[in-house]
Amino acid sequence: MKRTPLRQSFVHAFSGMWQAWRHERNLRIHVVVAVTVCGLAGWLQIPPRDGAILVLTIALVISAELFNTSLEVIVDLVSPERHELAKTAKDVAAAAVLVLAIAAVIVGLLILGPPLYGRFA
Ligand SMILES: Nc1ncnc2c1ncn2[C@@H]1O[C@H](COP(=O)(O)OP(=O)(O)OP(=O)(O)O)[C@@H](O)[C@H]1O
Repeated sequence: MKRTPLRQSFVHAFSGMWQAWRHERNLRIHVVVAVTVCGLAGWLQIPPRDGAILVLTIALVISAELFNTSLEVIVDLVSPERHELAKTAKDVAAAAVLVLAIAAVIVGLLILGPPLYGRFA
């Protein structure tokens, strides 16, 4: 099997991110929310461990969105016409992102909620 040089692998990965960013509105929304959450976390000076949980949660949601995008592209490639299985594949992948997004909102509220309340109460 031919080996791709490490630097080239990074180029491919960043190219994938750029393509997903250009074509996926949901990914752009996730990134904007993630940047806002990170700014809020910095302003609230949350403990490093809470920050690590936030970073991990954000990474999970964005990774899921990237996998979802990849799956959509594969489905469109193998099934350009409408098909019940294509619908199931895309809907289930979208459900996976939704589960993580809901979990991320809960994590965000649990971590940022109390210090945010403390600032304004
Ligand atoms: N080939 C297909 N056959 C049947 N249904 C399809 C097909 N392609 C898409 N769909 C249906 O349309 C929905 C939206 O598909 P689309 O490819 O437009 O994804 P999208 O709008 O980019 O989704 P997301 O918001 O998750 O990124 C799918 O979840 C599925 O229900």
